[in-house]
Amino acid sequence: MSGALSRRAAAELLMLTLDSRRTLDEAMVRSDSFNMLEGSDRGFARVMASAALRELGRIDAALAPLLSRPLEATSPAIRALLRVGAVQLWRLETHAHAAVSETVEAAKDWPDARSGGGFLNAVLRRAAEMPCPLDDLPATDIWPDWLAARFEADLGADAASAFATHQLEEPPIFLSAKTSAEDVATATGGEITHSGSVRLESAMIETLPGYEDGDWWVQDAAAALPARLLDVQSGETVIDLCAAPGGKTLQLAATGANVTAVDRSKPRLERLRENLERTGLTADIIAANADEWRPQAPASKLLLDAPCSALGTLRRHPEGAWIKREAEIDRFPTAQARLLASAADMVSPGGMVIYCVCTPLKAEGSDIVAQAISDGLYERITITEAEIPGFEASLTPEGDLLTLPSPNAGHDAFYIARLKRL
Ligand SMILES: C[S@@+](CC[C@H](N)C(=O)[O-])C[C@H]1O[C@@H](n2cnc3c(N)ncnc32)[C@H](O)[C@@H]1O
Repeated sequence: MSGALSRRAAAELLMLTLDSRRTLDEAMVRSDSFNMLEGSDRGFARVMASAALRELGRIDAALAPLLSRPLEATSPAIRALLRVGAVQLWRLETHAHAAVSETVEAAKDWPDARSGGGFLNAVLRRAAEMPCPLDDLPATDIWPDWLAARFEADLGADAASAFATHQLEEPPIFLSAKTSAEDVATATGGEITHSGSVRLESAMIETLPGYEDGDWWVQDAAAALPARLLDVQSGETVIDLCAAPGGKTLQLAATGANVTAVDRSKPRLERLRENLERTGLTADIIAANADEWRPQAPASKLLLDAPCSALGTLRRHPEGAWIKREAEIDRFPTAQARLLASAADMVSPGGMVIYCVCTPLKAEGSDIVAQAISDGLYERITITEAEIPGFEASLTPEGDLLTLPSPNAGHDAFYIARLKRL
């Protein structure tokens, strides 16, 4: 019986993400079926949902020829159960009999799905008889067509395909150390990367040594680069603009600098406050719209981690490819350009600004910086190979960074530029 319940929970997680456009983390909090489960059933439900989201476009494309009507024309519950069944059969190596029978059983006990049980059974039986079709489809098919086209246009076909291939792997965990990466690596059993982060292949974060004491925080290896490139010294005044939940604030505060962390989201600032408390670090926290807020005196350094489509983090949050709409993504550049212009009002002439976004789309990265430079606000301070051990291949011809993941480097895709206020 618990087998059917875990399939139903996985299907409910898919409905909450894909139909209600919530993140998988939010879905796990909200799903009643999922929250009734414990132990391995709960773990398996999460694995099914996240594996289906990781490869959704390919699963849907492979299901299409088996269906008598388009997948979108099926009811949400049946659609979700088809995906849950297919990912078990084609990716998770679940025993075929269990994958089909437990998924069909889930439909029988679920009023929203009951009437489609016969259809589900027929499709999954056919899916069980065929070899896994997923790897025969292009890697970029994992995304909606419009998104694959955007990545191909901006990155080129080969890099877009490599980016998709990396999304298929579970990401590692990276930690940033408050003081000593060596000590954190020893305590957690992690490995120090060339760029100074501590890498673990998997872990229960809150049970790792040093969590309670605030010796480290979770931060992607590429996300740790912008604060390092600002090269802040103890006692220096620095503004962290768009700071919450504070990964970069912690890095800046750990140098001994006087950090002002600005964000307009009070709930996210609350998380920043908790992160500072856990690590014993300090910063001035300001809840304000950065388009309007200005410091009493200009700072010499500023980090702007602008709001963005976050498409560089799809490996960690694959559902992002499906819950974001193209029109929403197209609204970011206007806000990003405004924030980079506002940043120019907050630093003194000659001051340094880091602009970064966790997306590889040019419209949110290099285009924003190119415009601000041509508007006469900034000039570029090129980043050098010596400053970015492990990320040398990410240097762009202009001297910015675009950290596309490469084999065995499980980091996010960030765009980072370093600028001088004119
Ligand atoms: C990419 S996140 C920042 C992540 C953060 N720097 C870190 O390292 O943890 C972008 C942030 O920008 C904030 N934001 C968006 N528009 C803003 C604005 N006009 N003024 C201030 N904050 C803004 C959002 O609330 C969000 O917390």
